[in-house]
Amino acid sequence: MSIHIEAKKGEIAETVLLPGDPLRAKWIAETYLEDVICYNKVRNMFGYTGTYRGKRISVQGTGMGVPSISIYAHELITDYDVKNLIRVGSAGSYQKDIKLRDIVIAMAASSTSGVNRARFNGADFAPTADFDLFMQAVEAAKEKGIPVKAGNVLSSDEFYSDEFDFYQNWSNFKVLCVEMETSGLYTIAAKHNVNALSLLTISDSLVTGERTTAEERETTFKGMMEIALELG
Ligand SMILES: O=P(O)(O)O[C@H]1O[C@H](CO)[C@@H](O)[C@H]1O
Ligand SMILES: O=c1cc[nH]c(=O)[nH]1
Repeated sequence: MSIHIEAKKGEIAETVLLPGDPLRAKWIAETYLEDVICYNKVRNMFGYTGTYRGKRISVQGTGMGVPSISIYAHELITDYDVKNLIRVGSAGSYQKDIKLRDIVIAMAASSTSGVNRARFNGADFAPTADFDLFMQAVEAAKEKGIPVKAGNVLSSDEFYSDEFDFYQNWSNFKVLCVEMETSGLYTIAAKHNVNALSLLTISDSLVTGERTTAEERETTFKGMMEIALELG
């Protein structure tokens, strides 16, 4: 048992899917996993372990933002020996050719978070995806005929920005979309020498203003889940 996860040692698999939304974790477990146990209800941040096509896999909600995912990633790695951490998140598009429900694989994560500046005495650290998980995801997507895009994403500390066209500068530098956790996840995984990858489904567009509902974000991003379940 760790501070934020009440699982017993051995109850969490080596590979864990990480949605921000704990109800998306519940939906993934109920939809895809067999022989499921719920190992965590602390703070209602649900965690489950089951099997997918015979392979043992867990799914753990992380909450929103770099501090929250950093806590769960740290405890999963140091208290439960997790080796593969795969975020399955939603994101807002920064590019006109990245549409609602497109899937983006985060090769790297820029960030407005101050955490790494503090950690590296003002220098920039470049949080990057694990190469093997990245290649596995590309292969799995190809086999399933699911189109994916890949590139730099922004992990923002703000969901609601004060500036209307805040996204434009990131967009000009080929950042594909915005979410709130990947830079933290990639940094914590690197620190502990384990593997991390973020798969993101576009839930809204900063370019067109279109958006999906909360329920759609919870239960309909299936292509991303089907790729993620093959990894590790
Ligand atoms: O859908 P999740 O995984 O929570 O990800 C995105 O959605 C939340 C904001 O609505 C942030 O956590 C952001 O990163
Ligand atoms: O962090 C996020 C997630 C989805 N959409 C956004 O605009 N921001």
